[in-house]
Amino acid sequence: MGASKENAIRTDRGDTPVSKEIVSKRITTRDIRLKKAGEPIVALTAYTAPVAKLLDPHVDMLLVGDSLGMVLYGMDTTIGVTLDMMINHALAVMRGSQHACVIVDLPFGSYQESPQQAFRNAARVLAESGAAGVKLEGGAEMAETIQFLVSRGIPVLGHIGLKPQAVHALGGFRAQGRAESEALQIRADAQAVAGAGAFGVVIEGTVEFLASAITREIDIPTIGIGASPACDGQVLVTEDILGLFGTFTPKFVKRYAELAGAVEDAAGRYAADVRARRFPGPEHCFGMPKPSEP
Ligand SMILES: Nc1nc(=O)c2c([nH]1)NC[C@@H]1CN(c3ccc(C(=O)N[C@@H](CCC(=O)O)C(=O)O)cc3)CN21
Ligand SMILES: CC(C)C(=O)C(=O)O
Ligand SMILES: [Mg+2]
Repeated sequence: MGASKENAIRTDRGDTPVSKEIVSKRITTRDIRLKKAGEPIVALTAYTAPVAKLLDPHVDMLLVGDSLGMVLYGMDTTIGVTLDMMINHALAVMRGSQHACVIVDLPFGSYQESPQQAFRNAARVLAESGAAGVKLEGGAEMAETIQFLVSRGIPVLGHIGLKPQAVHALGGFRAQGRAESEALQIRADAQAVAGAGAFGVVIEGTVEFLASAITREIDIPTIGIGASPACDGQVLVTEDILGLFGTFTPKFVKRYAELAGAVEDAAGRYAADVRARRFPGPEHCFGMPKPSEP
């Protein structure tokens, strides 16, 4: 059989049938970069194909965050997340989306050792998942690594302020930038990340005035989480806004749904139906005679 053209679609520029992948136009890291001081950048985390599919029409960026270690796998921190976990979830999110720019967290231990280690692992993420770029935590100390990746074709999103992968060094998940010395360091981190060529930077868990000042001071978009309304964009963990993560709720989370209750209710009603033999009914069975048939 010849190659089927049934899945091919035509462009508006001519009659050459091309694959859906070539035509579908995702938001690029360059588009994100150009949103500095424009329309706010909307980002959410996604870890799976079905959730990515639901979020994709609404967001500019889907972040495959290493928070998945805590949200999906029940870990206490993100320290134990592996590169293979990130690649598998990134592939799922790519399969479930067609519009958003998909960015993947490099997990703890996969990039801190050297620019070479970071390139090797970031290249695996891009090659094996098809995602557009990576995010890595760190400021001035990661500038050389960011420059190494960017100069070799790997778009990088920075991440400064509260760096969850440094939880043991920070002494917990605590807001950053209150002390003057801390504020100066975070300001310098922002400048270093921007200077190294990152297309944007996440500012997490940082006092508002500082996140706002940094947004004015650097020429790449800032994406806040527990930062400032002045940031060029915002990101949150999807399960947090849906009420699906019950372990803790950071102050910076706004709840847009309470899905945990809906899940508990559905599970409870299903359990009661099974125990009462109300489920499955004839409509859920194959080849069972209808009650009216002999
Ligand atoms: N579900 C989820 N949401 C997140 O936002 C998130 C993760 N997981 N995992 C990775 C990091 C960890 N994050 C966290 C975790 C805890 C707090 C928290 O409990 N903060 C308290 C105390 C703040 C302080 O003492 O300064 C708060 O009230 O917000 C904040 C951010 C943010 N990230
Ligand atoms: C919340 C974002 C910024 C993140 O790094 C994550 O989800 O892991
Ligand atoms: Mg992360």
